[in-house]
Amino acid sequence: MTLESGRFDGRTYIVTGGGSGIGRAIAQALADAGARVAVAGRTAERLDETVALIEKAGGEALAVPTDVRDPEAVDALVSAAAERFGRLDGLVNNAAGNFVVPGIDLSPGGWRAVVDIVLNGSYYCTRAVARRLREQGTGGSVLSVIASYAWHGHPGTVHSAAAKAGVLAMTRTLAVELAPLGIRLNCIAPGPTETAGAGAALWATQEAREEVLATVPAGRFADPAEIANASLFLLGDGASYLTGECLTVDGGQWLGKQVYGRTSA
Ligand SMILES: CCCCCCCCCCC/C=C/C(=O)SCCNC(=O)CCNC(=O)[C@H](O)C(C)(C)COP(=O)(O)OP(=O)(O)OC[C@H]1O[C@@H](n2cnc3c(N)ncnc32)[C@H](O)[C@@H]1OP(=O)(O)O
Ligand SMILES: NC(=O)C1=CN([C@@H]2O[C@H](COP(=O)(O)OP(=O)(O)OC[C@H]3O[C@@H](n4cnc5c(N)ncnc54)[C@H](OP(=O)(O)O)[C@@H]3O)[C@@H](O)[C@H]2O)C=CC1
Repeated sequence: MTLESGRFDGRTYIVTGGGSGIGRAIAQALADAGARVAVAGRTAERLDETVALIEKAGGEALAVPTDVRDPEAVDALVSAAAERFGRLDGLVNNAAGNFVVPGIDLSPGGWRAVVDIVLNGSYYCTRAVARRLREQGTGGSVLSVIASYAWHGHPGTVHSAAAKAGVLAMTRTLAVELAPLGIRLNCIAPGPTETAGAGAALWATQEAREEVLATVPAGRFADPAEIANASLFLLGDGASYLTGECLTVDGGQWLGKQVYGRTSA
């Protein structure tokens, strides 16, 4: 049960990367709060698992296997969700790819893979959903999951940091363009969050995990449900005048990077 329980009754959202981690948690939280959810990702089995979890809890969901790098597949995703549920109310751009590599050693293919998923995929999804909302004349809301290194950068993540920064710029630009249509766009920047995907991509060894943990003033990783709760606030009517913003939910991680190294008074 979430703080937003019942506030999404009759609404429909698409969640990309909804087959795992944070995306699954957001999809489940939306469904718990009354929304119908279409989950998209490349792996059908993971999407089916999310749908089964939501249905078991009494909710309604649809799995639409989709590679967000393909704009035609994204258009088909939006049509499938609108056809099944009759309308759309918003989108969560959560799909991502990541791996740690020094920028100087990254191949053009590696750069393209991450930028295509994170930046191009978020744009294709946002464009397709915004067109549908304009057609419906209903307004709606789009949330993109980024990371604080979009503004402070981080060694080893040049592809992802650049792509997430692009998503933030896209959000701010379209927030202004689409405000007259009643469409709000915001970002959320989670700190280190306990998911299998991020664990494998970013802190695959115990040593790396401890290094990351040492940077978090709150002293722990986030639970995906904590990111989902904040996401529902941004997607829902409680944030009805909030657009073009980014909410950082990171246990103080990025503020904790003090120049002189002190983490306590
Ligand atoms: C040191 C960092 C610590 C940071 C601590 C802060 C923590 C908080 C902030 C965290 C923010 C963000 C977190 C996340 O995004 S977590 C999400 C992680 N989840 C995933 O990555 C799942 C999906 N991932 C994938 O599908 C793949 O990893 C991939 C992105 C590679 C895409 O898959 P695809 O099948 O399309 O790609 P290919 O395998 O064909 O590879 C494409 C090119 O990429 C090159 N590549 C792939 N892996 C690596 C690697 N490990 N190192 C270098 N290069 C790699 C590959 O060679 C291909 O390029 P070429 O064609 O040129 O060979
Ligand atoms: N966990 C963390 O510490 C943090 C995560 N984030 C962000 O949170 C979001 C979720 O990450 P997290 O849950 O940790 O990791 P996951 O690896 O679990 O999530 C990534 C999801 O994206 C999907 N995906 C990847 N490529 C594509 C594609 N081409 N088309 C469609 N879907 C795709 C994956 O499914 P499939 O492979 O089946 O396609 C997977 O479900 C990401 O945007 C990430 O950058 C931000 C800050 C911190």
